[in-house]
Amino acid sequence: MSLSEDSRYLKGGPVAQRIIAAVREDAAIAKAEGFPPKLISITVGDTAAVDVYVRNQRAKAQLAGIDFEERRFPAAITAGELEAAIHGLNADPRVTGIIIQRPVPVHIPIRTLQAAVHPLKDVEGMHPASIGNIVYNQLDLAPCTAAASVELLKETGLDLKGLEVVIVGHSEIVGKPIAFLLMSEGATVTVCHHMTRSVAAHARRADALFVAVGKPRLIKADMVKPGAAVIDIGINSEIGPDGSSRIVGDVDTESVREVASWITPVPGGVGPITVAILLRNTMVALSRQRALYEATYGTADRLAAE
Ligand SMILES: NC(=O)C1=CN([C@@H]2O[C@H](COP(=O)(O)OP(=O)(O)OC[C@H]3O[C@@H](n4cnc5c(N)ncnc54)[C@H](OP(=O)(O)O)[C@@H]3O)[C@@H](O)[C@H]2O)C=CC1
Ligand SMILES: Nc1nc(=O)c2c([nH]1)NC[C@@H]1CN(c3ccc(C(=O)N[C@@H](CCC(=O)O)C(=O)O)cc3)C=[N+]21
Repeated sequence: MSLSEDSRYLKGGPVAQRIIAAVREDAAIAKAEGFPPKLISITVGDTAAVDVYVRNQRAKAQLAGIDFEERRFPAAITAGELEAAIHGLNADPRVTGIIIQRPVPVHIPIRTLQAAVHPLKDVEGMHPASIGNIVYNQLDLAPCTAAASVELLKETGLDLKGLEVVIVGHSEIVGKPIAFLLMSEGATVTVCHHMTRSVAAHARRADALFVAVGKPRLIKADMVKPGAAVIDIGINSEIGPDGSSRIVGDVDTESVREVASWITPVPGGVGPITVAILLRNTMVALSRQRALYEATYGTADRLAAE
């Protein structure tokens, strides 16, 4: 059997396509009703780490019928100037969503930027208020990668209630939000990080293992419980044996696939769903903005004015 047909591979493509098809329908209706969705991407300085992501965002936004505009700022910009630019986008009624691509140069505090995005336009779910929502079990707009990872786990059909889940990596953009999403779904969650005494001992107990660290082949077969689902979130660029650069995850897929019942490929796993969720979040943001607009001005008034 070829690798691509192996049912152990939890592929992101079909899930992403499903999500994008639904977004496309929503976007067409919103547009016809006078609310065209528009997503703004902000990159600052060196964009090498984010180029693939932005390229896919543009391509999939186009497919879904969402306007996509890139704003690239030079590395020398100040945090204040960036905040001013974000406030401008907040005030622009044509802008539905704003995503600040990571990383940003070290002199710019990313948290300040994330807090500058109006919560109604926060399509990445990274504003403190948005992160707070997932703590309160309001899950319809969560950080994209975290939501994408959980979406892939659900593809296994495993019952999340009482499921033993281990997450390796506790960043605020991936590991921590995954933990909150899964707690809301009834899973029992353990979160490991660089101070964890034995990541292997925890990982081996997991029915579902999420890995978001940024280290190729960190997770080997002897760290995985037989029959587990392994969700590999890592995106690492590596020079292959033939000298060309390739993308690998954090899991030693070749050996782990012999032990696990499900494993996500990299590329082709979490990545494509992350992009799809960003677009879905844009539509969630749009519907919240519309609800506010209609509560403020009234649908009838608007139609009468047209
Ligand atoms: N597919 C997708 O859509 C996305 C993929 N990614 C990828 O996911 C990976 C993680 O990204 P991100 O969360 O932003 O990265 P960060 O660097 O912010 O976080 C890495 C985490 O791994 C932990 N860690 C480091 N070394 C170890 C170790 N040896 N054992 C256990 N934990 C360790 C760190 O812990 P501590 O803080 O304690 O040091 C930290 O919590 C990267 O490869 C990134 O490219 C990221 C975003 C989206
Ligand atoms: N604010 C912010 N949020 C992020 O979520 C974020 C970020 N900044 N900075 C960079 C990382 C990385 N990241 C990727 C998401 C999808 C793919 C993706 O679509 N990958 C495909 C395609 C790979 C390819 O075309 O080669 C795949 O894995 O199959 C890649 C990388 C999001 N990140």
